[in-house]
Amino acid sequence: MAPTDLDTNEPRVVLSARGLRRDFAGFVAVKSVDLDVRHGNIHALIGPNGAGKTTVFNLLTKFLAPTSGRIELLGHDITRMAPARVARMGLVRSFQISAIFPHLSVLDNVRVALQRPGGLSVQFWRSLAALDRLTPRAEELLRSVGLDDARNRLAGDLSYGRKRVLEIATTLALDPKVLLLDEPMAGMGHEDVATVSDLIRSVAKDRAVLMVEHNLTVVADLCDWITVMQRGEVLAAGDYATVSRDERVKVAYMGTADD
Ligand SMILES: Nc1ncnc2c1ncn2[C@@H]1O[C@H](COP(=O)(O)OP(=O)(O)OP(=O)(O)O)[C@@H](O)[C@H]1O
Repeated sequence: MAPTDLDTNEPRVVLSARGLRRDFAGFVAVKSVDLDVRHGNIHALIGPNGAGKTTVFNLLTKFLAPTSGRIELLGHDITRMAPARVARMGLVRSFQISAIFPHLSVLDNVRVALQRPGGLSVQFWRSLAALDRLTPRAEELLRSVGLDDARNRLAGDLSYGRKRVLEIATTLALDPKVLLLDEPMAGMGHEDVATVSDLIRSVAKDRAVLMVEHNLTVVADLCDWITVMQRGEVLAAGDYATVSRDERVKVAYMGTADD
């Protein structure tokens, strides 16, 4: 009998893809991708530009339909499911900073997030006053991410790193089982990277995190498992020590020793 997760001490797989493929007008952007994301793990998707990372994210979150292959979330086949339903089931993608409303306070940004049904629409017709009952939960969330001191500031006035923290807090409002982060450290200085790394570490204790990240120092420091993509395919997978020793990965990133 084939081994199953029950036979191992590994944390359970919460998100998996098998044979994932996406064609764009004859061009194969993603091909035969297999991926297992485990509860409690921080999993990185890395690879050179154009490797297919964003396309995989779009396929997993159902923003793109796969040409073929299968995706399972918490044991359910979500391959043909609508994005809002997948979000309600616990697969939540953090968009870039633009997901924040700059003219609302930090607290109101989280309160608005808390009343989103599937994480994808905002019911502006509800007055902010009607959101009062969400204040205690919003304050608790802000405390957990270290933004409680900024609760009354306009979100647009926060530093770049703290905007990112707020943006992650708004996705945590949906209590995701799997959180997908698209380049969470993009454009950040050292201090902000440390803050956001600590936050990702703490949120991953209770869920899985899958992130696309170009900063390999961050990946080495933060991630339990790394999937390396190149030209639409998985080139290597494993912990950082394993993939960084892989000759194919070295060539993909740095060219051959003779280059
Ligand atoms: N909508 C589309 N139509 C046609 N080709 C596409 C489309 N989306 C992506 N591609 C192509 O698919 C390939 C993979 O792109 P993708 O954006 O997934 O790569 P990536 O690894 O995220 O790259 P980067 O690190 O530069 O963001 C690229 O060659 C890209 O040009």
